[in-house]
This record gives sequence, C-alpha cells and structure tokens, in this order.
Amino acid sequence: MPSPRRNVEGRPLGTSASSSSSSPGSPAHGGGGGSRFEFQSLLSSRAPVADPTCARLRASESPVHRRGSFPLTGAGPSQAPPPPLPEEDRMDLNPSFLGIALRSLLAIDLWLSKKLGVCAGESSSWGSVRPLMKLLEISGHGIPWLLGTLYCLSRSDSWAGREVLMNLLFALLLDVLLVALLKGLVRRRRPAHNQMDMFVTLSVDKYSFPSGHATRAALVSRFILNHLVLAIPLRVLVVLWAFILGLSRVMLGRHNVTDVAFGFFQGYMQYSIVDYCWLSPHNAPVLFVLWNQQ
Ligand SMILES: CC(C)=CCC/C(C)=C/COP(=O)(O)O
Repeated sequence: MPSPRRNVEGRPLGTSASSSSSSPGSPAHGGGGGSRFEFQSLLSSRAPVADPTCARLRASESPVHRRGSFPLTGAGPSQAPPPPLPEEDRMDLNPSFLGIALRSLLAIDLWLSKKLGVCAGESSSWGSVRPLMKLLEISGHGIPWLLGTLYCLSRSDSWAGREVLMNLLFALLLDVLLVALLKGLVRRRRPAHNQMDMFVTLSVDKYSFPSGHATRAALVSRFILNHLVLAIPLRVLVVLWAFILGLSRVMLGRHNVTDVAFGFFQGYMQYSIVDYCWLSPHNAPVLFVLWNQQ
C-alpha cells in the first residue's frame, strides 16, 4: 500500500487540492519526507514543472504565496494547473532584500555623516578647525584649478608640457560637466547641518551627490601621479591631500559619506576616460595649432 504523502509540516495530504495521481513515494514529489518539499521548491526555479500537484505544493510552500501576492486560488483538480512561476518568486523577493539593504546603508550613511560633521559650524565640537577645512576646500575648488591650468598653459613653452596641460584642462572641464549632470539628475539635498557658505558655486551645487571636490581630488591626483615625475614623499602627499580633502567635505557638513565615496570612484573613472581620449597633436591638431597661434 502506498504510504500517505505529507506536506511540509509532515501532515498527510488530503484528497482534494493536495492530492494527485502521480506515483507515491517518489522523492521528487516529497515521498522522501517533509524536508524534501522545501528542497524541491528551491530546485523548481530551474526545472519546468510538468505535474500540477508539484506546482501546487511548491506554491503553497512559497513565502510569496504566504504573503498573498501569488495568484494561485482555485487550483482544484478540475481546473488548469497554475503556471510554474518559481522564477518570479525569486524576483519578487530580491527587490525587498535590496530595498532593506539600501535603506540600511542610507541610515548608516546619514548617522555616520552627522557624527563626522564636527566642523559643520563655529560652535561644533571641532569648530576651531573650520577655517583650515575651508582653506582645504579652496585647494580642491574648480576655479583655482581651471585658472591655474590656463595660466600654466599660457606660460608653457614645450610641446610635451602643453599636451599634458591641454589634457588636464579637458579633464577639469569634463569633471565639472559630469558632476553637474549627475547632481541635477540625482538631486540629493546637502546634509541639514551644512551652512551654505561655499566659495563660488553653480546652481546645481545646492545638491550633494556626488561631491565635486572628491571627484576632482581623485581625478587630479591620478592625473598628477601618472604624468608628473615626483619623488615618493610628494606622491604620498598628493594621495593624502585627496583623501583629507574628501574627509573634510564630510567634516564641514557639506556632504554625506556616500557622496564623497562615490565622488572618489567617479573621479578615478573620469581619469580613465581622459586617458582613453588623450588629446595629442596627432589626434587633435586643430586644438594645438590654435593654442600656438595665441
Ligand atoms: C564654478 C566651478 C567651475 C566649479 C564649482 C566647484 C564647486 C563649488 C563644486 C562643489 O563641490 P562639492 O560638490 O564637493 O561641494
């Protein structure tokens, strides 16, 4: 006599919705024990379901079904079997997991940024360091970098020097453009504890993601390390400057940690774009000839 088939909790299955005509005791149908059904429901995401009973069993075990978002009502023996949709089970579960992960990351980001914003105001715990942080802010601002590069370009008397400076100018302009574009798209507000007392800003600079200072710091330092011959201590100093500039953005309360972290990543990648599109008298002769005529 065939042994009664059992559901996940180990109870015998009834003859109505839970019964089937398939071979009893078959491992694939749970004959091997209650835990086999759970195993089967995981496997079913890969294998198509031929037996409607299996589909019902899997669906009834699915957490999605328990939440009531899986349309499996009326799957009696007289009706057509429900379509096997285990793939959807996973797709439905993943966004909520991703959502929880993102929300947690955001909460940690806001909490950490507030904790690190120790120079956000004169009365903050590290308020006395604020002037120094603001000096650091100017060292990574777009205007001094653009004007400085243009000045050096005008004074440069070698083709090699001009080529490097022309590419630095291109890198800085690309950076301002991409940061403005992303800030305008994302529109993340600056932290509430920020005082908007920055030196020359664009309209998109009311937004904080990504940090323009962080992108510039990563871009310029990678550029310098690749194109200037510097002694090791100076190379270390360049990296330190970039890192402290990024940190100072959070300490001043200008940014959240994720704005700066993404800014570093973006700046690093922007250098790769500049390197890939490297301008030279061979691929952009017009630029160099025009500059020479100045
Ligand atoms: C006016 C020019 C050429 C650049 C604007 C530079 C600037 C104010 C960037 C904002 O940086 P954060 O996003 O780090 O605050």
